[in-house]
Amino acid sequence: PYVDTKVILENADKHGYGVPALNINNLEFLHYIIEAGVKKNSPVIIETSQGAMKYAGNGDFRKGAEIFVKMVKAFADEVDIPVALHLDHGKSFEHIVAAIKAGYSSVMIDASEHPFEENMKITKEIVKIAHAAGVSVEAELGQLAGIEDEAVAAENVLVDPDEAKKFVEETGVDFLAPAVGTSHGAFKFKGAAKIDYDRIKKVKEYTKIPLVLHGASSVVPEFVEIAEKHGADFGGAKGVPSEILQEAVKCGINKVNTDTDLRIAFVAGLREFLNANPKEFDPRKYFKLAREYTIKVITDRMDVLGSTGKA
Ligand SMILES: O=C(COP(=O)(O)O)NO
Ligand SMILES: [Ca+2]
Ligand code: NA
Ligand SMILES: [Zn+2]
Repeated sequence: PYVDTKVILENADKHGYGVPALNINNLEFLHYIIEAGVKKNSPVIIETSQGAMKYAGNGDFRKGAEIFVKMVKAFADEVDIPVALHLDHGKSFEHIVAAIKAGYSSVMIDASEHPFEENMKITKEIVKIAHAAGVSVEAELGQLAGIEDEAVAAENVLVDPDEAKKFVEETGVDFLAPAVGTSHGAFKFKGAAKIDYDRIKKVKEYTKIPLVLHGASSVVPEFVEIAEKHGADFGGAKGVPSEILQEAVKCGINKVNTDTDLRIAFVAGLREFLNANPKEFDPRKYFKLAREYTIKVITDRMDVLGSTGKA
């Protein structure tokens, strides 16, 4: 069934596990996520960026939002696992309202590049509107270096747990994404992978709400190698290892945003298959390995995060 993200995350918070929040831009990835969730009996949070809404609507983000809600509901109505649809990194008022109007389960207002007071003011306004429509809200404190759809943050600004306490009390936001050292994309760390567990623990203690880890892809070496064997060049790619994710969940993370891992698994399978089958042009055939690898990276993540068997 199609559910509110809050239902999924409050259960995860109560029982101390993480739920993968998986980004899509098209039907194939949605298909694979649903298959993985059914296979593992795991709840799934589907999420789309503002750019994905525009892509699905062929330039019209309002149309894209409507299309994504219909697509996700079509699958959600056919399976027994809870499925939610979330707007990831909502920055523009119009995109956030379009998602609410279309029927998204939840929206993120990412105003984290603004000063604290401004972030709080903007977030409060979105919470008022979204809650009036029965939609839950995620916000972000601190900054992740790297690309965030449209905005590029210069460097990591780690969350201040005292600010987080005030922020959640004042805004009434349902979930919080504290910046704790991760970043988006495939090149997350120059040296060893490391995130600030102490900050996660403090933010959890002070806010007592479900927490979100952004930039949480592991950049799985197995799939990076396959892709590179078949012509990709991902030199220097490095992500968040599973054991760090598991520690982060223990410290209070409940929603684990994953986009890059799906992209790498898919393109590894696609490259490998196309290289080996020059005569093939049936998409049900040439997406076979891409499908297999993408489902694998998701089902492995459900096992790592502990959402397996929790549907
Ligand atoms: O935070 C993410 C995804 O991060 P990754 O690039 O690590 O998949 N989406 O909001
Ligand atoms: Ca941000
Ligand atoms: Na998000
Ligand atoms: Zn993110």
